[in-house]
Amino acid sequence: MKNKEFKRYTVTSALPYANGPLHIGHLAGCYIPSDIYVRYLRSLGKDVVYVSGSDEHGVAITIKARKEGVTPQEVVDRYHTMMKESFQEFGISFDHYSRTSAPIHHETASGFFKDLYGKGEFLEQTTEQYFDEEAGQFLADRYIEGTCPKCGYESAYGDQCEKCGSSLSPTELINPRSKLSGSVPILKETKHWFLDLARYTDFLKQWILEEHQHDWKNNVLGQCRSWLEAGDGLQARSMTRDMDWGIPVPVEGAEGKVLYVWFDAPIGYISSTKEWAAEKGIDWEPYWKDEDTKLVHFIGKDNIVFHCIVFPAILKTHGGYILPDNVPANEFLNLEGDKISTSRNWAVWLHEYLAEFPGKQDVLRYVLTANAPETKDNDFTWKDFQSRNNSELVAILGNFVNRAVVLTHKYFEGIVPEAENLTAHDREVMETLQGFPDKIAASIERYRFREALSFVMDFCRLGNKYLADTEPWKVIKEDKARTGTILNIALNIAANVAIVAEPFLPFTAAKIYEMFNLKDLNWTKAGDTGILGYGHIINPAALLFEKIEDDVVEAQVQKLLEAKKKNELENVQVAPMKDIISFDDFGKLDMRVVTVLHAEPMPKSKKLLKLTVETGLGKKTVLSGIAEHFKPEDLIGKQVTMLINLAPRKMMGIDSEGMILMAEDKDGSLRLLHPNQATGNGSTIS
Ligand SMILES: Nc1ncnc2c1ncn2[C@@H]1O[C@H](COP(=O)(O)OP(=O)(O)OP(=O)(O)O)[C@@H](O)[C@H]1O
Ligand SMILES: [Zn+2]
Repeated sequence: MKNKEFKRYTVTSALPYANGPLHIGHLAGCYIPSDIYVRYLRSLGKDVVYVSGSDEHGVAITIKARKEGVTPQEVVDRYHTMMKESFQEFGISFDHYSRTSAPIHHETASGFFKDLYGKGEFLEQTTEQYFDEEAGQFLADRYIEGTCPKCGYESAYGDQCEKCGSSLSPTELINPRSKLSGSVPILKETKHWFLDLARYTDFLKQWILEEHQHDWKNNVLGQCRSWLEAGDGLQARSMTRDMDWGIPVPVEGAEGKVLYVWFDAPIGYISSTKEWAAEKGIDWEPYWKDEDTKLVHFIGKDNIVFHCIVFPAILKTHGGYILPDNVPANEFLNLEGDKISTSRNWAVWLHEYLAEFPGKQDVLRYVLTANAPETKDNDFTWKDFQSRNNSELVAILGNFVNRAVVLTHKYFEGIVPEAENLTAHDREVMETLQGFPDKIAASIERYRFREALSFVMDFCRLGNKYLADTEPWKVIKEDKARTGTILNIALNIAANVAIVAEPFLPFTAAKIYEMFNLKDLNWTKAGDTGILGYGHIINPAALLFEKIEDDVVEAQVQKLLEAKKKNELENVQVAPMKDIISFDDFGKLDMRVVTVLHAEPMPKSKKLLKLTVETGLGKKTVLSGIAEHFKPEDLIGKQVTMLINLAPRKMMGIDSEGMILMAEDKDGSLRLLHPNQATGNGSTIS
């Protein structure tokens, strides 16, 4: 790919969907990588705008609102506010964070639709869509559920199977059912406007598979290739939906229809830029229309088709807009071996992390970058989080900076000593130092943030090794000047580390600058071995990272296990009703209130307790399989309920003369049934 010089940068990060809070998958997928990239660009002094916003339309939001019994507006207001605040606290440095309910967005997205409509770009088609007769509504996308025709997953959505990732059309689903009423939908005719993607195949193939074959990531090219080279070609996609939540379709005869959420969402990047520019009083257009602008979209892999195929086709047809120079999509992050899921509450939530790990934004930023799913799906585990904090951030980065600062205070009262009479070793280390920033920059520019971060850590290792090799704590005993030289070099390595670490660990970099009394350092200074000159005063060492103990991560794992258990419970079905019986059948059961007189474990049995009960008609012996649930002493003296006319059954040589009645919970736990007041033994139950 041509190494073109760009005048300015427009960087976008996927619009998070406003139906739930942010989780670590979102962060690792696109928000951290984009933030690293823009922080690096700004540090180089580039003209960059970094935009995103909440995606507030679509079926998943109306479904959520319906489930909670609130309006869709309440749902999006709640999550928009929450996401915006979490991003800010986490240091995701958007220049502007908007929302797709903003008037400017409605206007912009409508404008795009009208423009394409005017050009005759849409295929107007009347097709049969599923309609829920009970709810009186067409069932767009996720309003319909059924069995995936590709993998057999039973809860696939009308537009996509979450299990195998196939994109589907509702009519492909086997056994479709409505999410609104659970009923089987009928097919009914409705008119929609389709983007005929096949028309763009040649242009897309040329642009992506030829022009960008060397600079786009393999996972992105691979997905594009599978779309573009599919046997039946690119299918026309409907850009409208039968719904009342969203941007009304701005053409006659489209009442009751809105724009498809994936038509309007990417246009949200443009609307967000417009809002930003208006606030600053500058022109937004160069950021989207000038060939000298580099446009980069950061997303997760499920958004590739919309950013590489659909949105470029829309921009191209509209005309006058630039296309993305790159779409460095990440694969997916999993959590402790399972797919992250908002609906199953299987996630580490950003707002909870921020509350539970105050001041530790950089630890999560570090772990999610070091383990980013850049080329394949990856797994987040709390164990790995702990060990990367303790053995990398604390032991390597924190330890190095701390030693340089503490020793400078100990031997030189916090005044940067002079570097003089450099040895060959010193020069070698300085040369290595000078080479680091470019190496890190080259990785960042190729969107290899993991690799870039590993070089930052190598840089810290260089500092640690330099101190270990030169041993200033020993040299001080005979040569103060030499000790000064060593510390000067170490401090300058640390200052450089702060510059190159800033895009990744902005909170830590700020602490180091503060310790060093440095302001406005940026990448153009990186590689300079004299940032901290002789006589400069530094502040006392501040804590950069602290050890994370076992109990802290164990508590997090426990929290996840509880979420899993709760899910399992929710998924367990209540036993279905048995066949209808007659009153006579019921009348045959003789159930009574009885008192437990005596209870003891049965020898050689884990499950059985031997109970003696007073039935009002005399004593009976019952063997009950409840030893794992109750201790004998919990039962003695209690009134319980019993079926007394069950045919006796011999177990382990003893006749059991009835059955104690129990309620069995979904998780298999047992509860005794007691009368709500003391009752005479032998009282009948009917
Ligand atoms: N587990 C994940 N790993 C990597 N990227 C992810 C993950 N989950 C979501 N993303 C990305 O985050 C961005 C915003 O996601 P979006 O709000 O659309 O969430 P989503 O896919 O609906 O997630 P969820 O269903 O978990 O709420 C998208 O680009 C998406 O690809
Ligand atoms: Zn499937």
